[in-house]
Amino acid sequence: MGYKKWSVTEGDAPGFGGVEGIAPMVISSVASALGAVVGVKLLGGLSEHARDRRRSRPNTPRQSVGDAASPAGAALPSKKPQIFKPRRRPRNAAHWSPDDSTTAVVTAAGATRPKVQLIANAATCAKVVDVALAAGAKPIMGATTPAEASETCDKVDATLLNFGTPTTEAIAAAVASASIVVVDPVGCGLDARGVNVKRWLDYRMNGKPNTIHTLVKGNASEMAALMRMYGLRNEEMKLCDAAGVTTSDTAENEVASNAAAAGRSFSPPSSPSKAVSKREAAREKAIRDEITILNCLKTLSDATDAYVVMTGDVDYGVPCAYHGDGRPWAIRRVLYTGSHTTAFEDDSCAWLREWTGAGCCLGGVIATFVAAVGLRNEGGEGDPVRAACAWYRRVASATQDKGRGVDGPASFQVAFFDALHAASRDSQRA
Ligand SMILES: Nc1ncnc2c1ncn2[C@@H]1O[C@H](COP(=O)(O)OP(=O)(O)O)[C@@H](O)[C@H]1O
Ligand SMILES: Cc1ncsc1CCOP(=O)(O)O
Repeated sequence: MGYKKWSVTEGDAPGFGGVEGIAPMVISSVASALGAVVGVKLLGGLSEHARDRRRSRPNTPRQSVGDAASPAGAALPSKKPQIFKPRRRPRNAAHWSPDDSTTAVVTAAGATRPKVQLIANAATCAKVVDVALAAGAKPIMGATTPAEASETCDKVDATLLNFGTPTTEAIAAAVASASIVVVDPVGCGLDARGVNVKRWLDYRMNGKPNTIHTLVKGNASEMAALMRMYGLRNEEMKLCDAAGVTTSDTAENEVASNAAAAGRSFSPPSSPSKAVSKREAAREKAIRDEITILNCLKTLSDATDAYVVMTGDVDYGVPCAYHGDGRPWAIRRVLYTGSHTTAFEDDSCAWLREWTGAGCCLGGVIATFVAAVGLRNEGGEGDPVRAACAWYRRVASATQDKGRGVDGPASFQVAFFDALHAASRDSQRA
């Protein structure tokens, strides 16, 4: 890869300009000017899970899979990935403006109605197809056999490959030569499945022409598991520590989290100066953790030659140099303070953690947006992957805030699907 790791300085913090908020750029600069405090509980629940797993098996040797350069899986095709004609723009691609790349990508997806093959898992496939549809895709779920999956690859703009249920193994092999694949390595923490995922990624990477593009999207545990599979133990440990640390457990931060979860604002602290310095410390640490995480993901991106996205309380993206503008990003919480007021801007949505499939559905949106404008984005106008993550959480947050009869995970999903559909249609009309 032609680009280097980042140095750990705030000015260079790769995600720092990447705040996506309710009014992202404005909030970002206001927050910086007023002394922003980055959200303090990074990837809490997910990484807790990962840490619990590690604690429960402290002496278990970490197994690294052997060289899978020659795929042992009989199901993988013996041929090298075939060379696809590069497509600068998918058919009927709408022009997208550099001014608001998220809106522009959403608009492009609705206008082009890209065809997306969704190889989903049994637990969440119905939700994924509906969310992809709402995001603008013409989804195709027809891949019931490897032959069908392979044939469908040639007819679609992108394929989503979710490893969530073992029935996908033979089908996964059948799409190993597809031009754009968004991989969701659900369950790769299981050694058996992790070996399959790695073998698939290795096959895809080895000798691939530069018209083939892979994106790997997962939560913190899945990314850590993949690092283990690749023998990146150092990165795995660093990622777990950085993603799992609760930078502060102060009551105030608890209030902030709870208020965000309930969609309320919270009261200013009684002693602003003390609180500000605490926040400064939390902010510094959060930035250091963020850079650690991005560097770990960069190592994984180099190992897989894939665009790597880690989702959770904060979403992180590390493109290859030839994807989008090649810039890593993070979409995270922002707290900011000014004189004696404290405000809390947050695109997080606690309801996203309360039902199965929030991550799988995001995979459907990423695949749709990438299918619409291309992962390579040769024009360099914006990044469809980042746009997908930003849009998804922005709509989720708005659904929660507006309290459209949301009483629990089931009613949230109904309101959220409606809101995604409406947001996509709105951007068509704008
Ligand atoms: N703790 C959290 N707080 C707010 N939003 C979250 C949290 N965890 C995940 N999300 C959001 O939910 C979406 C799905 O991510 P994630 O939950 O990590 O996937 P998965 O379901 O695969 O574990 C992401 O867009 C992320 O923004
Ligand atoms: C629980 C489960 N088991 C196999 S696939 C699956 C769904 C995972 O969904 P998500 O990662 O989006 O929560």
